[in-house]
Amino acid sequence: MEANCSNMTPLSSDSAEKENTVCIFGTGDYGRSLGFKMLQSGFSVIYGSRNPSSASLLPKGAEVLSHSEAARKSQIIFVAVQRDHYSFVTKLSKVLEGKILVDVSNNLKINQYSESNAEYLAQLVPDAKVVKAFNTVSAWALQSGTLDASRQVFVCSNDSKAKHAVMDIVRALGLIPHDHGSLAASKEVENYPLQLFPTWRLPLYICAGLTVLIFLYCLITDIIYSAITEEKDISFRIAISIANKVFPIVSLILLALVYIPGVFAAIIQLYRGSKYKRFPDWLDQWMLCRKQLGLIALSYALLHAIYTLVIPIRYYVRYRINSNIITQILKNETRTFDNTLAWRTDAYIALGILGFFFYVLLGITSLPSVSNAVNWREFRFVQSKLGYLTLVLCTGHALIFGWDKFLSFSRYRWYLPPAYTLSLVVPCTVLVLKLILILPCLDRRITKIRQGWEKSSSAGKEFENGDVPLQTKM
Ligand SMILES: NC(=O)C1=CN([C@@H]2O[C@H](COP(=O)(O)OP(=O)(O)OC[C@H]3O[C@@H](n4cnc5c(N)ncnc54)[C@H](OP(=O)(O)O)[C@@H]3O)[C@@H](O)[C@H]2O)C=CC1
Ligand SMILES: [Cu+2]
Repeated sequence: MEANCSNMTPLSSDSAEKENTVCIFGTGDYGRSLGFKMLQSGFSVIYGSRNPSSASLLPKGAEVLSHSEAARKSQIIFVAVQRDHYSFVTKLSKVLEGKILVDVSNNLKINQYSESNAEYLAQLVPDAKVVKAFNTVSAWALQSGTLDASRQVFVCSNDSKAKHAVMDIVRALGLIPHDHGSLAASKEVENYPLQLFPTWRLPLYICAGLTVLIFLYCLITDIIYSAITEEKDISFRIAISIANKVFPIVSLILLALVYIPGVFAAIIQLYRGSKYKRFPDWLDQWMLCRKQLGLIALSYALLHAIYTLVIPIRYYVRYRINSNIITQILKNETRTFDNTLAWRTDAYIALGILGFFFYVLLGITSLPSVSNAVNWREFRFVQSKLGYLTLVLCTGHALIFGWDKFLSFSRYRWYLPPAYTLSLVVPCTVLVLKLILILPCLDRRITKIRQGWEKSSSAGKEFENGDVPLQTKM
């Protein structure tokens, strides 16, 4: 069928109706949902079933016939049957000759079979034109119409006309087709819905690892230390005090981890004197998960803000304030106002608020709807310049919070430095390296390299842009 289905409306004439007819093999969950959506979009639907007389719960207006009768009535046939049952199509090979067979199937595991389901179907009926599509859209989404998260339909086939006919149907259903090339790509398309947050895996592992490590560190230096050396049980601090140490520390480290790969990339390019060479794989991987790292860092910063807001209503804090006042009354003394301390606490809170504000701004600008509304330069400005500003503000917040505590040896428990110092190592390293890299002499060189300039290592000759056609990765 070469009819353009993109502006499908229910047609009245017989021939047009035939062109507008699709066949669906299988009256299961998916077949029914797909048929329902097709009928809604103005197609005529004919089901092919093993038992046409006993098929039930089918959408109103659909016809049910045997497989071969149904296949005869349409040029496009959707196979909404599990792969294990595909063998029934071999008996229909005559009637399926030259027809478009759409494979919508999914598997239970990644790489479950040696060949993809669509390639298997193509082997069973070599004279049909097999197209892989729709496997990323669930039956529930088709039926309920809540297609926001899964509007994208990956389509691939060895027959270009067949592929475009299916892509037209995809559009007619209000979905977005993505051409994924030939049927060789069908394995990838079939694996896609089975992947669980693929780009989030590494950032989540890093975040979980850091959270556990910092939590254990705080547990040892606060609670276990007090229990053993002072015989004091302060385990209640786990719920809020320790949590409110872990979240900001991990958040700041993760934020710094977003900016390290850019610094490493600049150092590597400076060293090689070229941008036309691939970065090591680990650096590529790291660069690809910067957005996810940043969003996790933001969520931890948000938790830190919420935990900080509840401090005044904590029983422990109110008890401490009251007992301090009573002690002063009993001793008949008044503590003098410490101007430096007032400045320090206000400055640290102010930096925290500003840092959090820019953190949120960064998060918002990384949303596709917002980043699509700005051009590439604006996006780079926000993510890089404002990103570094956020890092500076948050590092300043932690530095002023800690002040000179790291100098006082009494705060080292079992020779372990106070927890806040852990949050500063990576951000300070990134900021120092960045400061070095923006020195005019280095900055000029990096800018030149990124514009295509190259230092030839062999003869010490310098090539201009375009002289050496190598792979570009950034
Ligand atoms: N459910 C979902 O959300 C999604 C499903 N898919 C894919 O759609 C396909 C169908 O899934 P679903 O509808 O959930 O599965 P079901 O098991 O609900 O239905 C499959 C249908 O296949 C037919 N069938 C069963 N056994 C045979 C057989 N031996 N020979 C011929 N036909 C048979 C039956 O229809 P009849 O009795 O009329 O012959 C049955 O209703 C699968 O490949 C699945 O991976 C893809 C994306 C999402
Ligand atoms: Cu803070």
